[in-house]
Amino acid sequence: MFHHFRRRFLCTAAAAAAARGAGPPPIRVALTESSGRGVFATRPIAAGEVLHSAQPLVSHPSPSLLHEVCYSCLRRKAGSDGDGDDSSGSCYFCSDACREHSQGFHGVDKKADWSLFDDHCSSRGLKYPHMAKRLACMVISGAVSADCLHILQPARLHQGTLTEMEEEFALLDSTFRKAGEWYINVLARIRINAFRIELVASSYEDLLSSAVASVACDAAVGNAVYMLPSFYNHDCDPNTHIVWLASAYARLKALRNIEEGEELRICYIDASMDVNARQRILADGFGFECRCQRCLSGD
Ligand SMILES: C[S@@+](CC[C@H](N)C(=O)[O-])C[C@H]1O[C@@H](n2cnc3c(N)ncnc32)[C@H](O)[C@@H]1O
Repeated sequence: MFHHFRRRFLCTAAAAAAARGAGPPPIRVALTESSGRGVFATRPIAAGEVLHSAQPLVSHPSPSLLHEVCYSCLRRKAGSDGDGDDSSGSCYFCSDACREHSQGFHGVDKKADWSLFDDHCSSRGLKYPHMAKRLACMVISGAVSADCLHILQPARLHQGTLTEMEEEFALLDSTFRKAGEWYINVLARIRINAFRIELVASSYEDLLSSAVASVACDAAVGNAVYMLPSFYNHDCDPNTHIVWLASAYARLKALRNIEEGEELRICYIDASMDVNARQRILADGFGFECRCQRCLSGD
């Protein structure tokens, strides 16, 4: 009883401290017993508390939304706001800050003829190569170093996937005239760590259009890779989730009260599926056999 009261008090105090923006995020990255590195709570955390936020390392709008979603932060264009279109009409910027932030790599992007690469991706419905292409432009412009994703875990790749990636790299290579294994290494990291970004509707109109979008087309505004959020392992009954409000700026939130030392886990997939479907998607898409409590109990 006292323990319960003390935990509630600590959670409330911690939530108040977090709301004041006091102190570093209450998390640390450490080795788990069976899932590589993971994220752990360094103090009790209250349900609903925002643990930390994160800016993407690299992001890209969904190809069909290049004129609707900001090239840099993935914010959706407001109904009447058409001023941010790039002069060549190839993309949209929501603000001068986003345009300035992207100036260097957008310049590199614009100089190359991406038609073959883009056609290849659109005919196969590929999204992640666009992020590798964005990263290549960022590296060339000097915005990031070529090994900036190196610390993230790469996906286990099948021979078929490798062959597909080599095909894509040939197109990227012929565009940039640069050789190397860089593309495959980068894409392997993007595959395992990318988030599909669905913005939370912020108005009634947004709510209506997203309801339509979820039927008519992809509800995601784009994809992004982050540093710290990439260390969160998966759980089919997660205690943490990642949310986006109006842009790719992410917030990690506790879904329930969490004890100090507990591992923080998010759900990578639609958790409403049955155990066999979840196991299949996690094995095929992410290359691991989920050993979370829910899967182990067969639920
Ligand atoms: C986004 S990374 C998470 C961080 C990763 N553990 C690391 O060391 O960088 C995803 C990888 O973590 C491991 N992983 C995540 N959740 C898991 C789970 N529930 N069971 C087993 N392995 C898991 C898998 O190797 C998966 O490919």
